[in-house]
Amino acid sequence: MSEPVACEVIVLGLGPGGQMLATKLAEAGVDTVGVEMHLVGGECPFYGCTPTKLLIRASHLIGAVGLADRLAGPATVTPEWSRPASRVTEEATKGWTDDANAEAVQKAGVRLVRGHGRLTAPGVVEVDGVSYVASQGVVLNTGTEPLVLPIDGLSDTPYWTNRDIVQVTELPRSLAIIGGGPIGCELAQAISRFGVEVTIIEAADRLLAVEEPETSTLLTKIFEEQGIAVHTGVEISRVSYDDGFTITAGDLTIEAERLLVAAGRSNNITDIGLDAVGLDPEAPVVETDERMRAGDKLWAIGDITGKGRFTHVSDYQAEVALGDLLGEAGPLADYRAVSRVTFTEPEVGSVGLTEEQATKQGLDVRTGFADITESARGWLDGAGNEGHIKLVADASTGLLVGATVAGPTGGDLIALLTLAVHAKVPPATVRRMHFAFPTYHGAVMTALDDLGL
Ligand SMILES: Cc1cc2nc3c(=O)[nH]c(=O)nc-3n(C[C@H](O)[C@H](O)[C@H](O)COP(=O)(O)OP(=O)(O)OC[C@H]3O[C@@H](n4cnc5c(N)ncnc54)[C@H](O)[C@@H]3O)c2cc1C
Ligand SMILES: NC(=O)c1ccc[n+]([C@@H]2O[C@H](COP(=O)([O-])OP(=O)(O)OC[C@H]3O[C@@H](n4cnc5c(N)ncnc54)[C@H](O)[C@@H]3O)[C@@H](O)[C@H]2O)c1
Repeated sequence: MSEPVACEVIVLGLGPGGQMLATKLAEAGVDTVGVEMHLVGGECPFYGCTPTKLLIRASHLIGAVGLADRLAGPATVTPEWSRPASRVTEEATKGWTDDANAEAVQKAGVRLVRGHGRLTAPGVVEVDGVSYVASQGVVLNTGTEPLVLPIDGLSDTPYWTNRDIVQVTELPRSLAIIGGGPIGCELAQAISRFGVEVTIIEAADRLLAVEEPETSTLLTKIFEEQGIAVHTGVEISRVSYDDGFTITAGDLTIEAERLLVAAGRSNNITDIGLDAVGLDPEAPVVETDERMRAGDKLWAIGDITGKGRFTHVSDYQAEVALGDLLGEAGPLADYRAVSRVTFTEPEVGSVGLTEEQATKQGLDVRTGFADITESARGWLDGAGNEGHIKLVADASTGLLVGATVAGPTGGDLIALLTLAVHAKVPPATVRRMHFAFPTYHGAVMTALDDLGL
């Protein structure tokens, strides 16, 4: 065993939040060790947000040509997967190498250690037989892996996860997708627009099951109109592979050249030595307080905290932990107004609680609804205008607790309502602001009128 290495803070796992935190700590003069076993930057830039959004950008342009054809004049596009695929390889991931990120953290002063790290005591992480001892403590940011489903036969097949599909240079003729969550829905639409026959198989009774039911209904209708087959409420009994995939669920048999499993994530917390610091490695998440503290000399940020598996949550929590590690009074973590966007067309932006979640929390729920299609801008735009706004308020406080905007620019439009939830702006105050005409955000007025608070 080599001599222990002393430092002030260890960041274990350099996902988006860990990379940002380690960098800012080092820039603030804290002696920081960052431990990463794969790529500095984590899932988002290499296998998640960035590559998928590049593919989606190209697919949206294919969708726009269809709209132009209907509204402006004959327009055609010949989709070529090689174009977005090469942007992913060359521009976004540099062939799945992290030299730029590694150089940036080291330039900031972080001591980068490559390898699998494991807690061995409070403030101590072991990597390849070397102990790193942090006087202040360890921040966990170990993220997730694609969930491995225990479906009969599946593990014997060459199925894809998100990490494979973003590296594909040639598309199959047909693709089955297990999971109709954000990954399944975003990739289903993107890939279908490149001419692939896509089938989604979802266990829940609707797509995007954590969103409002009206949104799931709209998305399903539009997907089916676009030629994507959607099967919901399906319990898969077996998957087999023989020069193609066969997925069996009761009387339903689906055949496809390739299979993507996008059925959720599992947290990387079972093999990081949580038991050495008195925590349960089998717990579903690492529990944290409002300063991201998770135990003695221990902090945790990102997906493993269970507060929303999004890059912006990981980054937000990094700033909270940074404040605490630098001895500042705040900020303190507040999750009332976590926003999220699924980058399908219609784009689904939402914030805070859905009607069902608010009801389950025992709130005095009041909702407001507006059909974007019937708004001035929706009518003007015509084709491609489908969508809605749904507001959820707590009538006892008169404040918004959640909102959904599904439709054109839904992911940006939700910012207006995120601010209202975050800053507790009364709906009547929002209603009295100036709404430019004719914008999609003008439809927020109609939803507020319907809410009536
Ligand atoms: C296909 C896809 C699309 C997505 N799209 C979006 C999107 O559009 N917007 C959005 O906000 N979010 C999106 N996400 C979610 C987003 O990628 C994650 O929330 C984000 O990466 C934050 O994760 P994290 O900080 O917890 O760590 P991760 O990004 O998971 O990184 C954790 C890091 O820790 C390392 N590590 C793990 N264990 C150890 C160990 N023991 N020792 C050393 N290193 C270790 C890993 O190698 C990894 O680099 C998407 C995810 C996927 C899969
Ligand atoms: N735009 C974004 O912000 C974005 C995009 C993609 C992913 N993400 C993040 O990545 C995470 C993972 O995404 P995801 O879509 O894999 O996970 P998810 O957990 O959100 O959705 C997975 C879906 O798979 C279904 N499923 C699970 N087991 C199944 C089975 N045996 N058969 C059929 N369906 C099954 C679930 O019912 C669920 O609807 C999400 O939590 C999300 O926060 C975010």
